[in-house]
Amino acid sequence: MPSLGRLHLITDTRPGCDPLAVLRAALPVARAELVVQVRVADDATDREAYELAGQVVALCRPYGAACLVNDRLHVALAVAAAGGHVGAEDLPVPAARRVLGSAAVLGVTAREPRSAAEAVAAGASYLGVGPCHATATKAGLPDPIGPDGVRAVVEAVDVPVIAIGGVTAARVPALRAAGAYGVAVVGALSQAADPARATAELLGALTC
Ligand SMILES: Cc1ncc(COP(=O)(O)OP(=O)(O)O)c(N)n1
Ligand SMILES: Cc1ncsc1CCOP(=O)(O)O
Ligand SMILES: [Mg+2]
Repeated sequence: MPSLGRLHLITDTRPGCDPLAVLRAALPVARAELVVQVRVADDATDREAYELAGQVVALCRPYGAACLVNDRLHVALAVAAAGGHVGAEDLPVPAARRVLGSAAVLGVTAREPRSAAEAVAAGASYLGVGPCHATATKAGLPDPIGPDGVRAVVEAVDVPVIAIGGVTAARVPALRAAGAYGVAVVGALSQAADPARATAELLGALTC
């Protein structure tokens, strides 16, 4: 598996958002440090997910950025994405690994050390750990775990930990100090007045 990028941009497909415009701004700045996770609304059709993911794969290719698909692994396969991301309501990790194959990137959501270690044993390439901080982007999440919760997971596994939930550039140093390899963001880029500049700020915080 090629080395994983440290800045994960999750597409914001809520009404009024333009995920491809955000991606076009972020790609020339972050290049191969960018991982784009295509995440569509639950009520989006597979056709909509496929068309968005195909556009993302094409945009990422010249920059060496990776595209992953959230939840819908058949879409990941259909567009030849680098892999996918699953959580508790998606395919179990061993099944997801079987679907994607041994060479693909498989991200798995984890909140605490025990399930994190189980996910890695079952085939996770990296873990998405959070919510680290409060977020309005996704409803129904449990309480934030903070940098200490991230550290507990980092100490239990030997794969990259990607911190997610309310991540801003200002919060990156504490997450890195807790051992996070990288971060995943929705709002920090999709709600930014200047997504290229916000990308540079996140990247600077991740790589200093
Ligand atoms: C990097 C990363 N971490 C966690 C998640 C959350 O996945 P999941 O728990 O399956 O929730 P949904 O995103 O599917 O609503 C993620 N997508 N990416
Ligand atoms: C999908 C998801 N899972 C945990 S937090 C989250 C959303 C993160 O969005 P934001 O970066 O805007 O807080
Ligand atoms: Mg999911």
